[in-house]
Amino acid sequence: MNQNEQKQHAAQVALARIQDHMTVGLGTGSTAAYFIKALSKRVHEEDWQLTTVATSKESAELARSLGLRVQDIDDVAAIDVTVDGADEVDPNLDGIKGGGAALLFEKVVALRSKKNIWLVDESKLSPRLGSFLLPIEVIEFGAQQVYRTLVHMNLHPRFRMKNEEERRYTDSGHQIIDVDLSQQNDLPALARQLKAITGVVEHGLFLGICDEVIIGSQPIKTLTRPREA
Ligand SMILES: O=C(CO)[C@H](O)[C@H](O)COP(=O)(O)O
Repeated sequence: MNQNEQKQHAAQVALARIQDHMTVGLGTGSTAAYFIKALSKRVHEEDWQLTTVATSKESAELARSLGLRVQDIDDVAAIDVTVDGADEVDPNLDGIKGGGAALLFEKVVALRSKKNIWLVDESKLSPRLGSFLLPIEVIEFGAQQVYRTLVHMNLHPRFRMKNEEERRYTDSGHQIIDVDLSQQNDLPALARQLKAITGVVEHGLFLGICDEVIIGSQPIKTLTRPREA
């Protein structure tokens, strides 16, 4: 199975975790899009009363175009489960997200969800996080100053570009600086350091957030986080 087939396969398997009347968080990216399409089909076939919350304008538009009910996160009492993709996942179910520049909304939704499921193809699995550049979302004002701080932290930053001249902006009007984790040994400490930089809004390290990873290989594989006692 190629990567897209694995993403589609994982999306199909994730449907078994969804029930009528749930509030479902919708991730962003190509894998999340496969899930949104599969979910809308199931909702129409079964005549489910489902509510969704989207993690980007792109996913909200796709979901609405397919007839799903999309609510503002502030208008739902709870999110039962969020299904998203990921850029890199390690054996502890920690991961890097934000390749699609939606990390801020993705983290807001994930942290308000009772359960988080990531759908990946095998290429996203890694024994140690760091092959994918870590996205850091920064406000525009003083972005160059934050960039300098990241240089001093030995993170080899680079602004994400939309094209040769223009920087990439997120749905919230922020910029993205991608950094290199290959020299970093203590990711929880780095996550704390990054959050403490004024001007940084969020980073794409999702540590201790994901409950289940569905790998769309044939046969399907899943990784689950052991429940804390
Ligand atoms: O974090 C994300 C968007 O911000 C995506 O989940 C991640 O980039 C994976 O994307 P894809 O499913 O297209 O491989």
